[in-house]
Amino acid sequence: MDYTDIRYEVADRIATITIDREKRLNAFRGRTVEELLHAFRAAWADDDVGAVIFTGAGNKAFCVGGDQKEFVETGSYGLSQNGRWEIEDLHVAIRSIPKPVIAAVNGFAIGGGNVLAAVCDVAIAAEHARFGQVGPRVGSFDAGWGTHLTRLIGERRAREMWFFCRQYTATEVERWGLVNKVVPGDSLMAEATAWARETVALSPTALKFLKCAFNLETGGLGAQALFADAGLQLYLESPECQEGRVAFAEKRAPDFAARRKG
Ligand SMILES: CC(C)(COP(=O)(O)OP(=O)(O)OC[C@H]1O[C@@H](n2cnc3c(N)ncnc32)[C@H](O)[C@@H]1OP(=O)(O)O)[C@@H](O)C(=O)NCCC(=O)NCCSC(=O)CCC(=O)c1ccccc1C(=O)O
Repeated sequence: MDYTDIRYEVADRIATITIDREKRLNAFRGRTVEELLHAFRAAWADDDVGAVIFTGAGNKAFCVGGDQKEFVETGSYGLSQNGRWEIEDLHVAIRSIPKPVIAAVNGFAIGGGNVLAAVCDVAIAAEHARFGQVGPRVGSFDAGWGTHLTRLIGERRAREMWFFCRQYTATEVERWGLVNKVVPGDSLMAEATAWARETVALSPTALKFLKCAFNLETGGLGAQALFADAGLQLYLESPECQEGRVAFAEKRAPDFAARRKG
């Protein structure tokens, strides 16, 4: 897929996904969401990628949510090539990719942009970043992953964010637990890269199972299926599993006797 709205780069086992719509403060439209989904899936499929940094172009905004101008001009956020508006699929993909996703919040994280940062595994913010929900002011709401804020910052603050549509500084939301660390803007990407380097040196299978396990609480049967699949992939590589397949091909009864343990 040719990307027009995002950039996708891989270096040193780290994929960096950048929303590249600086003139609209990295607001997303249908095409942006489709490309982001494609890029996260590419990072998922690439065994050489151990972590993802998610950021926005320029130094003013991470992402300010849905492209309101596109909506006013065309009556929708603009459909993707496949005809679907896939923002929920994108949230699920960021949650599900079995590798740490680090949000590098380089400015405004507003509306759907705040939600995108919130669904990442960890978030590092530039000192000048600003956070907030604006849906009830501009005619939108995310009653899905938008309410995940409750788990990160508690119910009082999550409701405050949604019900009052204020903006909050990076330092404030760091205190609340919405971001892990605040750094000067000019060292944001260096800091995010250092975090990514640290995690790509760790056991990928341990990280995969941990992310799957964290997701069990929030992801329902879909998360359980991913957890089960991670286990299945290990089982598929085991001599026990191979005995089942080989026995089938050789038209004999499988002999699991040597594998009985635990
Ligand atoms: C972020 C601001 C507070 C920044 O203010 P300021 O520094 O003064 O800059 P501006 O001059 O306002 O902006 C510069 C430039 O960018 C354009 N722009 C800003 N925001 C957007 C936007 N969202 N879409 C399109 N363009 C934008 C702005 O017009 C300027 O352009 P010029 O050509 O220079 O005039 C401030 O910009 C601000 O408040 N922005 C609006 C934020 C907003 O309303 N975001 C949308 C929230 S709703 C949302 O995100 C939908 C989520 C969603 O889609 C969804 C999610 C989950 C389930 C379902 C859905 C769903 O289907 O809706």
